[in-house]
Amino acid sequence: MTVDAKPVAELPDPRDFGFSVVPEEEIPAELVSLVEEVRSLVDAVAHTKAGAEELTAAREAVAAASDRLKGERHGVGTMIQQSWPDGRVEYGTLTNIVAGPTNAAAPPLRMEAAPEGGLRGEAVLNGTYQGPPGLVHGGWVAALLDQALGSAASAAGMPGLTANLDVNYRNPTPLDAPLEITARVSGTERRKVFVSGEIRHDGQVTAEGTALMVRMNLPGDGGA
Ligand SMILES: CCCCCCCC/C=C\CCCCCCCC(=O)SCCNC(=O)CCNC(=O)[C@H](O)C(C)(C)COP(=O)(O)OP(=O)(O)OC[C@H]1O[C@@H](n2cnc3c(N)ncnc32)[C@H](O)[C@@H]1OP(=O)(O)O
Repeated sequence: MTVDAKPVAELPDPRDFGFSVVPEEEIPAELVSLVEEVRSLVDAVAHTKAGAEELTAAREAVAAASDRLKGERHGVGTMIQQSWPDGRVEYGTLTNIVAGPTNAAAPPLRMEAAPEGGLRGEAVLNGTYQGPPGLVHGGWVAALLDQALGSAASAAGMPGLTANLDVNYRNPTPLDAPLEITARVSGTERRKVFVSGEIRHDGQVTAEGTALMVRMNLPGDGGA
């Protein structure tokens, strides 16, 4: 495959495009632990057998908590800047549904540079990501892959949008079990970035995906 795309040496700074950016280290530890608590709340609500009295009390407590948080908000599109030990700086959206650190609905997935190249991450999806009994919903399997594949393109200096995603479900993906997600760039052609990746449990591939990411058209690209 031709390799003639132009990886940007340094990722574009979203601030230059009018986006707000929050450096990850500025997210209060209290918010991180609140997000974790809300994740277990969602799981508790989804599975509870509590009676009417308990449910009413819980609803009032949750409503009171929501009221406390109805102050100033980050705008939609706010980005997060993450700095990795290898010096790499990466941008993502703060509330990304798969990886957003402040999104309690995100598992979340974090991808780091893998020794063999590309990226590697781990995630455990609880019963709120359920499709078939005891298994991760296929749409979420695809979402994990989409995110991992997009991150691999971005980490290689070629952030873009998914134009095509192809997923093969090889084995059931279990809930409440450690999953390993791997992804890498397999080739480029003009603005097209070809990526591939896998989800594994206990070393066995449960799903594999390939995607075409179309690299963002940045100033200075000459439209190529
Ligand atoms: C501002 C600073 C920001 C800083 C950095 C931030 C980085 C992000 C950070 C961290 C990574 C996060 C990771 C995220 C992961 C999740 C990803 C998602 O969920 S993405 C949401 C779902 N996807 C969409 O909503 C796309 C909707 N589609 C489109 O917008 C367009 O169709 C787009 C951009 C994909 C292409 O449009 P065109 O106008 O730019 O480009 P054209 O000329 O059409 O295509 C370019 C080449 O690609 C081929 N192409 C396009 N679509 C194709 C398709 N579906 N199948 C095959 N080829 C396709 C074309 O044939 C062309 O190829 P030829 O160079 O001529 O050979």
